[in-house]
Amino acid sequence: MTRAVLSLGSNLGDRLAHLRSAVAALGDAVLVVSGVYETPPWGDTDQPAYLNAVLLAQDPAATPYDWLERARAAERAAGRTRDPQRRFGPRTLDVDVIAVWGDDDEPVLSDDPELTLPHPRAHLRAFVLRPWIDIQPYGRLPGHGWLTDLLTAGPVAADALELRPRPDLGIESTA
Ligand SMILES: Nc1ncnc2c1ncn2[C@@H]1O[C@H](COP(=O)(O)OP(=O)(O)OP(=O)(O)O)[C@@H](O)[C@H]1O
Ligand SMILES: Nc1nc2c(c(=O)[nH]1)N=C(CO)CN2
Repeated sequence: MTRAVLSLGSNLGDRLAHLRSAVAALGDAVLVVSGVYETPPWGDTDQPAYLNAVLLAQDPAATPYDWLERARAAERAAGRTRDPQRRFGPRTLDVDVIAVWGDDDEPVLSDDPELTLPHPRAHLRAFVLRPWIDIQPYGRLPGHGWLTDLLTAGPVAADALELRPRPDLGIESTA
């Protein structure tokens, strides 16, 4: 399996350092990283604002489960802390596998609870769609359509207005 879109989010501790550590942990597989956005908490609103970004990664040898394992390893490397009792609660680093494409460029579809593809809530999250559009303006979320259509429809469009680009926060560098 070759390409994956991963989302990064942090709202505890040094948020930018956590996003950077995820990019560093993914190493050479990373093709391009979006800008960083400051985003109001989604799903559980009683928590600090997040920094979010999205990246595109490629590795000819990686299976979909390898991407999940790399996402978890990146979370561990950032010393992931979270309250297991709070479903959408605060965390040092969350790395989600948003979508994966195979050698044939076809999207991988999965309803395994361990790895559901595409990510089952990606289409509802302006904090995923907006950074993703930065790096793939003509991108599509498999099963849902154009990113731009998803971002400009319904409640997601309202959320998108609340995102704040943070061009002052560069993520590519691990320095
Ligand atoms: N596409 C996916 N990306 C990441 N984890 C997934 C995916 N599909 C299923 N999972 C499973 O979801 C479980 C919970 O993941 P996690 O703790 O990141 O959820 P969450 O951050 O609370 O919620 P959300 O996934 O909505 O961001 C993980 O154990 C993982 O196996
Ligand atoms: N803005 C924003 N809100 C969230 C985020 C996130 O990354 N950004 N992640 C969550 C984890 O499920 C829950 N809520």
